[in-house]
Amino acid sequence: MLPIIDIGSLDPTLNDKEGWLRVAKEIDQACRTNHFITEKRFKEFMNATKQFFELSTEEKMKIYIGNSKNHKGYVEMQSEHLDPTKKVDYKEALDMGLNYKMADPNNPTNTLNGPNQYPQSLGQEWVDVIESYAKDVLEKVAKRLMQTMAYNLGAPLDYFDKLFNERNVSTLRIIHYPPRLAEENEDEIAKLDPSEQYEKMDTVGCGTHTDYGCITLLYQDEIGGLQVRNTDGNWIEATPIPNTFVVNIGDMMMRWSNDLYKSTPHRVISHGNKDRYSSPYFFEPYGDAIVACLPSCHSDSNPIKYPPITCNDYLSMKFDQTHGYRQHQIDLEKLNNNNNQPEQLKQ
Ligand SMILES: O=C(O)CCC(=O)C(=O)O
Ligand SMILES: [Fe+2]
Repeated sequence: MLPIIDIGSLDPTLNDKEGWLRVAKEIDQACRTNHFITEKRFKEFMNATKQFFELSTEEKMKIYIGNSKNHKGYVEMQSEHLDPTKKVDYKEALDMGLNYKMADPNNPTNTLNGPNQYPQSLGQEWVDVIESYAKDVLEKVAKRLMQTMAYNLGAPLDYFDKLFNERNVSTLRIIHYPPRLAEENEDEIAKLDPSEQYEKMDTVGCGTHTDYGCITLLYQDEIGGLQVRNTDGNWIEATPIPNTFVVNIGDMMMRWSNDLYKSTPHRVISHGNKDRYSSPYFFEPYGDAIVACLPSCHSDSNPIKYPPITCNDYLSMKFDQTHGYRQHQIDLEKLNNNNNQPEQLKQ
């Protein structure tokens, strides 16, 4: 089981330096939030999540992500593909941003900052539940965790706070995993332990991947199925614990810290006959923020491992690789460019 770090008891002032460093070092664990997010808020949020996925496909497709210029909206069943050695992920999702402040819509460095698409039929009350949860988790939990990491990395305490300004492109996602499809050798698979099951399956809920941003706070219902690879390289089950987030380190944090923090591989096996709901919240800075190795994280004997890249470029590259609708747009663009070429240059 993932050990729990109890950030509820963390002294908000820097008097408790040891406590801050302990949290910063153990951060890729489960994280109990105690009094930061109330049980009531978690319950309301999970009810709203289920309510959305109970809508008809027709209703959900009204807010299809492929209709958004900024990667916001409904990700239909079997349209994201995280592990190329498996079939497409057996899940559906809704991606939402914070809607704090819109960037210039014509600025190509900020293509991920834009209006959400909310399900009209669920009304403003639904939106209010989602937005209150989003704001609470960012302000109360994520920022505190990022401050401990900045402290641990020798950066100014507010280093990440500044990057997570009102134009940040963090994504709150809700996911539904229907019961898994039976595999050809289902009986044999059912006897294996979960980490061996993944290897033998063709279709999984969510393929092995690392998240792309700074950190992810992942909330899950009581069903289970999430596996996380620990720093020793072993896959362990992230057994659900009420009112607790699983914290995953993302690729940008790995780039900022020059591998001091390594992004956490994880994956999901769907349940045999139950629906599972979860909600990762990916914390990403504003679009044109440069993700570059922190000055305190490199030296002559520890050279910089990753070139600087903007948050927008990094995320767009990852979304292009994994989302069916973007692949489709890229193919269409190629086709159009090809059709506009002189006859002898056409491929
Ligand atoms: O559903 C989960 O527990 C994990 C989801 C996930 O890892 C993701 O969407 O990046
Ligand atoms: Fe993930």
